Amino acid sequence: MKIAILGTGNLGYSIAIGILSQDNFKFKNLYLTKRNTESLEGWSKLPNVKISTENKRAVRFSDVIIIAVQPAQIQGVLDEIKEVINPKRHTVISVVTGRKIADIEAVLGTEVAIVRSMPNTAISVGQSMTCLSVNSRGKKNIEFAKTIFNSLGQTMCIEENLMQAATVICASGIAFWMRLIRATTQGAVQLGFDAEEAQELSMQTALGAASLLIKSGNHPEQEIDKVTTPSGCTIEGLNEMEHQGLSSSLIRGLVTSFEKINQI
Ligand SMILES: NC(=O)C1=CN([C@@H]2O[C@H](COP(=O)(O)OP(=O)(O)OC[C@H]3O[C@@H](n4cnc5c(N)ncnc54)[C@H](O)[C@@H]3O)[C@@H](O)[C@H]2O)C=CC1
Ligand SMILES: O=C(O)[C@@H]1CCC=N1
Repeated sequence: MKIAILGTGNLGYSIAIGILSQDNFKFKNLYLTKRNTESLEGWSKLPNVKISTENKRAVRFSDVIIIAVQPAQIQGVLDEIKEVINPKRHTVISVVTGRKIADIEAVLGTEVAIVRSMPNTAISVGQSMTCLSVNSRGKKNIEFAKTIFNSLGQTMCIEENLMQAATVICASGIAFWMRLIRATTQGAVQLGFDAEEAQELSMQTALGAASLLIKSGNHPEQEIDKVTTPSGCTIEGLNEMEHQGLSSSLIRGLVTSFEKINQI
């Protein structure tokens, strides 16, 4: 498999690191494009990585094309590559926020296999939650996309009309969880830990909480019940957080992000 990433910015870069770090599937070449390739120069020393500003060349050279440019830039990229897209050969995977499969089909045609995907930046460490939707032609090629993204975390195939919601929960979600971990760290510093120790305590506790749910399949409240000693300190803190609107503010933030994404 030869893979091209058109637009190697924050997310494209994370995907590239993830692909290079995994050994679950073999790829022959990784072709990375960017308008200014200076920040990628170090990568050109790797034997199976090519760096370029030329999208058409990258497409000609590859089987799977991952488009990772900003929403306002995708139309230009599609117009540029459409003449070199071969429906018999290429699978096009877009990670672009808010751009529908139909928008891509309108330029490339319905006979091209198109996968709309929404990973997050944890893809660089093989821990992305990636949601996928496909057009009718793409149903045959979905396994390609699953092979790539399953090697870089977990995947879920969803109806395209849920893609915006998935973006908020999983892609923006990385920022939301970072802020929760950061706030816990600040609390730990206030309670006497130095900053480095405080962050280690926060990170490992967050990882432990998620791992408990993943391994046990339990509902969060079942795990909370195990921690909240009657008249103890946990329930006292938890109730104060809820009085201050913890769940409510999170849900409101998610809904506000969703309202914004529908305008992008
Ligand atoms: N950053 C994130 O966590 C996530 C981003 N996304 C979506 O992924 C897309 C990319 O986001 P970021 O990586 O954050 O943006 P970015 O701005 O960091 O990266 C875009 C890259 O595309 C390059 N580019 C622009 N026009 C180009 C062209 N014509 N040919 C080749 N390269 C070109 C730019 O030089 C830049 O490096 C966006 O649509 C975003 O909504 C989706 C999920 C998560
Ligand atoms: O903030 C944004 O608009 C993009 C989509 C999800 C992550 N970054």
